[in-house]
Amino acid sequence: MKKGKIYQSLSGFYDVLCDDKIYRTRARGNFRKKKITPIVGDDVEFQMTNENEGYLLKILPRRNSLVRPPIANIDQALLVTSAVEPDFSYNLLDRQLVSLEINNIKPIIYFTKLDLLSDDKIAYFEKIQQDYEQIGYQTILPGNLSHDDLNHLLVNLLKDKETVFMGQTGAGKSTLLNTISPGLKLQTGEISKVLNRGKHTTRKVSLMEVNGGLVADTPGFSSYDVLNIDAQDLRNYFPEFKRNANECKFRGCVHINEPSCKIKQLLSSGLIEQTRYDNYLSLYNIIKNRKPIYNKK
Ligand SMILES: Nc1nc2c(ncn2[C@@H]2O[C@H](COP(=O)(O)OP(=O)(O)OP(=O)(O)O)[C@@H](O)[C@H]2O)c(=O)[nH]1
Ligand SMILES: [Zn+2]
Repeated sequence: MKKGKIYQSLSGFYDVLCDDKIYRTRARGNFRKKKITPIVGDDVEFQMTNENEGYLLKILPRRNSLVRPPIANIDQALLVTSAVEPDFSYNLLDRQLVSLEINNIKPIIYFTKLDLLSDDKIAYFEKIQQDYEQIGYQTILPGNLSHDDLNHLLVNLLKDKETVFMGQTGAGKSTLLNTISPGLKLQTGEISKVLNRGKHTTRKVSLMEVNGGLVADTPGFSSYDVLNIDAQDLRNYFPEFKRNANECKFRGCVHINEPSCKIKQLLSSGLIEQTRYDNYLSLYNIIKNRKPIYNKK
């Protein structure tokens, strides 16, 4: 029996890295019976039947996992967020942040394509950056850093971590990875060649070694992760709401219609951003109004 980590999954095969070697495995029927689907990032136990083929015995407990993109045991997510082409969306960013907060994965917001903007528009993004820093999120606006500082930052950021690169199609995930690690030669707009196993469709997620850590480039998403929480718990995934909620009059305050709500006071004095509050309300209503099937895990 060997232990390793799933690097990629492709047509029913799972490529597992163990002692610097890749082993091709399959999942046995007992996984299907138990409705367990192995995903990239899973730590597994496996056995080889011959040199070329083996099977998975067990998936070790996951620290966390995401559905879109399907990946497990992640330390942090780099949210590649473009200013234009595709246009910046507060709603999309907040939705991604909530999804990561629910899964207990640290987000880092990385802005791209500011080089395509005029100076007044750049100021607008500097304000966005400040707002999210204020909430407590790490943000990176590459144009404000020297080449060396940016490199240094990215090396330290990825080292010894498992990082997932997320963002809309065309936001610049592969371009950024190529900048960090030119040896990868990722085709922009197309998911990578990893471990020389040939071409994959952009539907695939796979892990690569970059700067002493593991990175997953992921396809741009076309639909959202279902937020698997109750509406009244959403407030806990907006950090600036959570840390002030003990000053609301009511303990269970969801910051909508309750009197003496600290969050609404902070909103009117401009200390909580209107866009954050609006996105909170819209997500709250989506969760509240969805079909009961999604209500509980
Ligand atoms: N001007 C400018 N162009 C960029 C920047 N980052 C990416 N691009 C361009 O944007 C396009 C899309 O970039 P990709 O790296 O393929 O985007 P992606 O996020 O990997 O897209 P998918 O793989 O489809 O999810 C390419 O033509 C890049 O050259 C940037 O910071 N500035
Ligand atoms: Zn409140």
